[in-house]
Amino acid sequence: MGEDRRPGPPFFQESLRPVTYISTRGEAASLTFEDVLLRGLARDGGLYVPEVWPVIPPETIAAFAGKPFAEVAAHVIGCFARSSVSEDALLAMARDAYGRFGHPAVTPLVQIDRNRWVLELFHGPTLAFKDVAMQMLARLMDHALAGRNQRAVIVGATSGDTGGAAIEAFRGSERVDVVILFPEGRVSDVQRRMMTTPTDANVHAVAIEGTFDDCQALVKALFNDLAFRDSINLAGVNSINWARIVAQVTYYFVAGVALGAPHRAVSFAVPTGNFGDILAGWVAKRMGLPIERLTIASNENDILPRAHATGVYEMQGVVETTSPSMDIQISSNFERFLFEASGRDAGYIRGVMGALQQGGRFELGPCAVPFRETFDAGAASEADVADAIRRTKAGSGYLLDPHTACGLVALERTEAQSEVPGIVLSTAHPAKFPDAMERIMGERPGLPQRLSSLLTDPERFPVLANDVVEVKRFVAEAARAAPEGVS
Ligand SMILES: Cc1ncc(COP(=O)(O)O)c(C=O)c1O
Ligand SMILES: N[C@@H](CCOP(=O)(O)O)C(=O)O
Repeated sequence: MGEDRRPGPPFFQESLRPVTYISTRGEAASLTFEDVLLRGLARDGGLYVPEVWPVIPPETIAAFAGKPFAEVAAHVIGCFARSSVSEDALLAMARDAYGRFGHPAVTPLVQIDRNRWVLELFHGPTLAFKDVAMQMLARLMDHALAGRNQRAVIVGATSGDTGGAAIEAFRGSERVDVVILFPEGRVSDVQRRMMTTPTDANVHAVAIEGTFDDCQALVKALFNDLAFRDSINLAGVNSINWARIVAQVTYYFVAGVALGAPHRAVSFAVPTGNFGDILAGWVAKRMGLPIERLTIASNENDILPRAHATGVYEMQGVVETTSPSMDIQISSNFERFLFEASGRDAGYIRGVMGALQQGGRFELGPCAVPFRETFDAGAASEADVADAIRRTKAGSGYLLDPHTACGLVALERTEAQSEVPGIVLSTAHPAKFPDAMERIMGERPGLPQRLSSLLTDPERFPVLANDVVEVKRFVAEAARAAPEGVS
C-alpha cells in the first residue's frame, strides 16, 4: 500500500506514515483518524479529508479476488485508519459487522443484462446500503470511546435510511446516545418504523417539521455551536463523518475485482443524495481502482445533474418522490470533491459555501470542468423510475427499488459504446418502499420474516419545529438522561 503524493518518495516508503486529516475550510486543526471519527464536522464548519491519498497497488487489488468482504474492508479502511486502530482489530470488527449480513458475499452482484449488473448493498439489518458503513462505524466508535473512557452523543439527520441504520447499529450501546432527526411525513412507513419502534433507552428518533435539508442544517448548527458540542461530546454518523465514506469504499473494490479489475475497467452508476456514496467511488478510483465512468444518478431533485450541465449549483425547492432518501438539495459531500477539484483551495470553499447559505446558489467556476471530466450525471423523472422498474422486472425478472431505478436510468443515459461492465449500486431493498412499489407494480414486496412485527410494534417519537433551540433542548435532555459512570 502506498500514498499518492506527487512528487514524492516511492509509495512503499510512505506506507507506514499515518494519514492525518485536514478541513476543507482550512481553519481547523489537523486531526488523526480517531479524532475525525469522533468529531464529525470540523470546528470551522468544513469536512475532513486525508492530507494524502493512499494508493493500493494493482497486484494488491488483484489479490482481493476471492477474499471475504471483511478482509478487503479491513485492508481498505486500514489505509486510512492506521494511526488509530490496528489491522487485526479492524479485521475482528469487520468480521463481526459483516457476519450480521444476510448474504455470504455481503454485497453480491446480480447480472440483469448482457453487460449490466446490480450491486446489492441491502443485505444488512435495515435493508439499505447505510448498514455497510454504519455497522463498522459503531464498532470503530465504541473501540475509540472505550480507549478514552468517554461517552458521546450522536446527532444525525436522515432522509430515511441513515437514521434506521444508525439506530440499529448503536441501540443498547453503553457509550453512545443517538438522536436522529427525520423530516416529518417524508420518509416511508417502513423507514420511519425502523427508527421509532426500537425501545432501547439510548436511541431517539425525532420528526422535524421540515425537509431533510432542514434536518441536516440543524445538525450542522449544533456542531457549529462549539460550546454546546463540547458540553455533550457531540459526534456525527452522517457522511460528513469521514469514516462513513471510507467504509463505503470497500464495495467498489469488491465489485470491481469480481468483474475483472484491475485488469479491466468497470463503470458505476450511483443513486445520489448527499454525494457520500459516489464520493466513496471517486475515492476508490483515486486509490487505484480502474473506474471508467462514475455516474451521478438523481431523481427529480436534480440539483447535481443541473450543476453538471450548467456550472451553477442552485437550489429550487425539494419535491417529494418515490425515492425519498434522495429528496435532497444540499449534497454535503460535494464540498469534499470541490476542495480537491479547486486544488485544495479552502478560500474558494468558504466562498461558495457562504454563497450557498446566503443566496441558495453558487457558480462552480474553475471546478465546472473537473466536475464534468470526473463524473457523468443523469436525472430520472417519476415516470422514468416506474418504467425502469417495470421493464427490468419484465426483462430479467429482477425487482429494482425506486432509488436503484434512478441509477439504472442514469446509467442507460450516460453509457458509452464500450464493453466496460456497468454496475448500478442498489442502495435499498424494494420492501422498504411498499406504497411506491404497489403503485408501480400492483403489489407490495414482503419484508423478511425477521421484521414481521415492524409494522405493528408501537412507535415513539416527538415532533419538533424546525428550530435549533428546541432541538438543542431535546438533545441536551437525552444526554443528561444518559447513565453515569463513563465521563
Ligand atoms: C436508498 C438510498 N439511495 C441513495 C441514497 C443517496 O446516497 P448519498 O446520500 O450517499 O448520495 C440514499 C441516502 O443517502 C439512500 O438512502
Ligand atoms: N439519504 C440519506 C441522507 C443522509 O445521508 P448521509 O449519507 O449523509 O447519512 C438518508 O437516508 O438518511
